[in-house]
Amino acid sequence: MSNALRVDHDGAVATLRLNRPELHNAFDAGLIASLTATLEALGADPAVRVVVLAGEGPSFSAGADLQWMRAMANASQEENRQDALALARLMRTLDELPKPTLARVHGAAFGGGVGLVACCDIAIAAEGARFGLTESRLGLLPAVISPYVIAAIGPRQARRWFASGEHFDAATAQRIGLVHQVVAADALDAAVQAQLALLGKAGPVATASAKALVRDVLALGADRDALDGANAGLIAALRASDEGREGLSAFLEKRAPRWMAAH
Ligand SMILES: C/C=C/C(=O)SCCNC(=O)CCNC(=O)[C@H](O)C(C)(C)COP(=O)(O)OP(=O)(O)OC[C@H]1O[C@@H](n2cnc3c(N)ncnc32)[C@H](O)[C@@H]1OP(=O)(O)O
Repeated sequence: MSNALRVDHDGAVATLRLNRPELHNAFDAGLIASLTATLEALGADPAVRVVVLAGEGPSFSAGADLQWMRAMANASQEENRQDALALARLMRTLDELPKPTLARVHGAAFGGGVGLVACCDIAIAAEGARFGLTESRLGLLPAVISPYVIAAIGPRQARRWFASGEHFDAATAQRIGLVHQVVAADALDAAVQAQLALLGKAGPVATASAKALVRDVLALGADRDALDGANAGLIAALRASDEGREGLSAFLEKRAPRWMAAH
């Protein structure tokens, strides 16, 4: 793993910290590759139940490294396409990680940094956090991150923020659905811990399946037969699973559930 990424483990919680603080954690090809590989490894590690994404220094992430982007303008179209596909793979890996993810957002979250926030299941921001889908101001577009941002804030909001590239504050990020909670900067870690404690009460298989459920519902959309079939199959499997049996028994026996690992 490169120095630009740090991973800390605290019990079943893995915290990934982008670590290019002098550049507000802007990411280049190396950091994108390292983030993707680390997420894939955490996703497959049965000892990890939850992944927190955070930034070292003054910001969460200022998005793509603009020095790198400018240099790429001289590369071939195919190299640029492969580069963009690597970012797409990062976003998808985070979005589809088979365990809950939480973004801890402070300082700046711009461009691809907003994409990372949108790909996490839960996002908590500090009051002073600043956001922007600034690509249009740079003559670019938030194309690769668009599926995740549009899923988070909806098409109407996306049209405004994609077009104008305006900056917005944490209260606006909460209002449009990009973050779930905004707290004072000195309460950010406590709010993250409180959310982690809540996630710890839920069944690991159920929480891992929850995001797949949302994704399938959106993907299958109007095909209600396919959707009903997929959801019925999911519920049938969960009911008969060790976790489903334990969750129901624990409730009926008035005790706390004893969850097993998700894998
Ligand atoms: C598909 C994805 C596309 C994208 O993600 S496009 C990129 C979208 N991102 C942005 O538009 C953010 C650009 N950055 C900024 O607007 C500002 O910066 C900040 C709000 C993040 C911070 O402002 P302040 O506190 O005034 O600091 P500072 O002096 O502007 O930045 C400190 C150093 O950080 C470098 N830096 C900031 N963001 C990036 C970046 N995204 N790529 C490369 N470098 C960046 C600066 O240039 C500077 O560097 P030096 O100290 O050498 O002058």
